[in-house]
Amino acid sequence: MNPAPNLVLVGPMGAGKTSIGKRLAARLGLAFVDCDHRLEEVTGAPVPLIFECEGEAGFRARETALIAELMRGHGQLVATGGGAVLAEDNRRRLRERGFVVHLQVSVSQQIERLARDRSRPLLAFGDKRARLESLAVERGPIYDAVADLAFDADGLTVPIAAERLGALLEQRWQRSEVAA
Ligand SMILES: Nc1ncnc2c1ncn2[C@@H]1O[C@H](COP(=O)(O)OP(=O)(O)O)[C@@H](O)[C@H]1O
Ligand SMILES: O=C(O)C1=C[C@@H](OP(=O)(O)O)[C@@H](O)[C@H](O)C1
Ligand SMILES: [Mg+2]
Repeated sequence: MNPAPNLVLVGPMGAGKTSIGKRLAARLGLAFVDCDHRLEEVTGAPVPLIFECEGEAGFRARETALIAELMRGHGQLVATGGGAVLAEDNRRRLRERGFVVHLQVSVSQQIERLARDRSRPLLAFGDKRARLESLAVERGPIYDAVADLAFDADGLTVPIAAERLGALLEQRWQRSEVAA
């Protein structure tokens, strides 16, 4: 049990952090914040353009600053981007003030969901399956290490996944109202 004032979703691209997160936030009465969408609002640029102009390092710096700011708040469901857990500072902040859920998904399911996607620069070039498999090897252990709970939404629709995860969290997440 990790009593925490926020709920955080981590996991690979296409796991459903954004779409399940939005429904789950409504179900649990939390403010929904998607890190990528927030960065797009702040910069006025879509994620691929941020990568193009500032490189992945520039995007990661913005992501880290945003996570630091968000995790000072409470009562939020924060849907992170798939690479947010790479930085140690982010992991520490997410855990300090968040109950962290790892949304799991198989590579085959990711490919189905992201087949026509153009919004993820890390999948823009080369073989998608090979890229997703290597990211899974690299990041899988990090998601596991940072998470308080793992949830496999493979084969579940977005509303059903949100409903089941919500019910599980009512038992597992002790929500604390502490301000920073
Ligand atoms: N459980 C699910 N069942 C069916 N489609 C899903 C599911 N979760 C996500 N999707 C679809 O997959 C795509 C990527 O989902 P998204 O929520 O953006 O994932 P993430 O934020 O983890 O990258 C979207 O088109 C979304 O509608
Ligand atoms: O895995 C990653 O490194 C990324 C995942 C994306 O978010 P989603 O996981 O919501 O697709 C987005 O932050 C960016 O394209 C980088
Ligand atoms: Mg997302």
